[in-house]
Amino acid sequence: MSDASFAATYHLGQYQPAVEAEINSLNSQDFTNRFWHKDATLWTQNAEAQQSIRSFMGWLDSPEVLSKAVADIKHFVQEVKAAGFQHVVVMGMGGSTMAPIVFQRSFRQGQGDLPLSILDTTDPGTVAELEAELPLRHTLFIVASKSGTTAEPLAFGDYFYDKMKAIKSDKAGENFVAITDPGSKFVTQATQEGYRKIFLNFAEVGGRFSALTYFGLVPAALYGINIGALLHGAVEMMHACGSQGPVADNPGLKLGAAMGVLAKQGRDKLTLITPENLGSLGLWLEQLLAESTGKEGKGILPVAGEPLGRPDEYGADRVFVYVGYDEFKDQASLDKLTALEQAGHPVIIIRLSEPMDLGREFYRWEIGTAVAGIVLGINPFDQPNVQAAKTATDKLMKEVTEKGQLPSPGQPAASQDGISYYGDVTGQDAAGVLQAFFQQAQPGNFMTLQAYLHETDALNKDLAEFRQLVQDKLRIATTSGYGPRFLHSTGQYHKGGPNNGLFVQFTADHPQDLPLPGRTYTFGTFENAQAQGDLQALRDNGRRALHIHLGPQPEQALQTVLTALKAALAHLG
Ligand SMILES: O=P(O)(O)OC[C@H]1O[C@H](O)[C@H](O)[C@@H](O)[C@@H]1O
Repeated sequence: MSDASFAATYHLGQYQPAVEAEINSLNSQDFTNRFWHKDATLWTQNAEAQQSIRSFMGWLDSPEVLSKAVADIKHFVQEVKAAGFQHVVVMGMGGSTMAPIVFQRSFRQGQGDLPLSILDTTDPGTVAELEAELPLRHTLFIVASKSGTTAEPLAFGDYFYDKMKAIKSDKAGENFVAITDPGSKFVTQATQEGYRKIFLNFAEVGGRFSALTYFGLVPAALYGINIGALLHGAVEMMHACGSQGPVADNPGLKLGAAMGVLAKQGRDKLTLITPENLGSLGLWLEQLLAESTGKEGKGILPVAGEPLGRPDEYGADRVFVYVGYDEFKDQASLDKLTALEQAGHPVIIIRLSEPMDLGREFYRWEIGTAVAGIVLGINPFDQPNVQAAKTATDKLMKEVTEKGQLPSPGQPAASQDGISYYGDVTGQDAAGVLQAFFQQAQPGNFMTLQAYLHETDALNKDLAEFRQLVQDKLRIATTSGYGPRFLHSTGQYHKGGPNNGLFVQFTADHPQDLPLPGRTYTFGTFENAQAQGDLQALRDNGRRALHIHLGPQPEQALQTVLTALKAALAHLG
């Protein structure tokens, strides 16, 4: 199947008839018309769920609605530059920061435009590093939270507002902007604190579908991206998907039907391959797909950042999706994909001409995800299991307030070289515990690394090696994410998707902790509580989880863990 006008080709082999049958079946049920009329019976027959689905479909029109706001956003950018700002920091979690991350990493910053940083972690080392790099007085802080109740962005906002007060006293608010839903509690706080501007988004858009609303567009415009052109591509994709009436070929329907049918047939690990300059798209797609589909024991697991291998390195649980640029041939990857296709793995290829096409692609994937939800029979717009980790964390934070510290994680299964291993498995030493943990892997399983650490190149390299070692030996899919970012993204799938995962959580000491204004705890304690809360939620959901506390020097300690892992895997048959 090819999709010439929208640069996608589908090589589905034996799965093609089933995907075509699904598309025909949906079309015979008047899919396009019903979809654009927000007919929630496409997803569920439950009246309450239908109501909720309808109230989250505002994103369908967002490219057209926001096209009308482009002039205002551009005017705001001019005002900010004229006021002498030199740097922009977007602070938020999940859907409120994923699109800005992709924009910042995929577009080159234009001359005269403002550098953009994103803060989406409570890790005190990362916060301190960012703070040290900023020209504080000339930095514009955007607190982005749809609900206005998410703990992290509120903490980031309070932390930097406090710093700004020390510099500009009652003029601190000049350096702050809010993006939030109308009526959120945060509107009151931002107003009281004299924020320079409050962008009220429209409420019928879930976080992960908000890339083409103020959440993505305001940071993009400040960074110098032509948001009019970005939205134009998205509007073209809207039309191609039938927003103005029947279409012969609907690119979003095709993608969604393929993802849904393949997942139902066991190909539920969507392995995303990108050239390096598009790698961050994986972060955005992870949230969109995992949080939308990973529930009720079902779901599509996005696998980003795995190097592409030979056909015999994979089980029959993969679909490979290549997203790359026309001009950059990337022949090595394409050759490998041809080999994978010849070996019977489904392969989808999507090509962009330039980063501006991301507007079009965000929209295609949003429609595709909503359609995959229909095929899988789930509500793609809720995230029922994210709350579990938040509730557990809140309970732990209450304990911190009352007792001054977090509860002890209990007795480690092994302690070696200053590193502690906590889990339900036993072993004589670190390698023994790791061996017992990975012995549990079955075909079709996946492993996820959850790193509550200060991201560095060295850690990224070692986490990648950890994944490679496990994939090579066990032939299972591997993913990796930094906490607490992933809690607002893949965290839903981890607890709500199929119980196929092996979770390895990393934490470390916080030699450089930072106090939080108005709270009895520090950033470091908050991060620890989030790790402990999620571990609790994983275990409550019967997930297999191993917690490794790396101590004061995580980079060195992870090297030691890798040595133990090699020994452990060598003992596995
Ligand atoms: O934008 P906010 O309301 O602060 O929400 C940020 C994130 O929080 C939650 O964890 C949701 O699971 C995400 O979908 C959302 O993007």
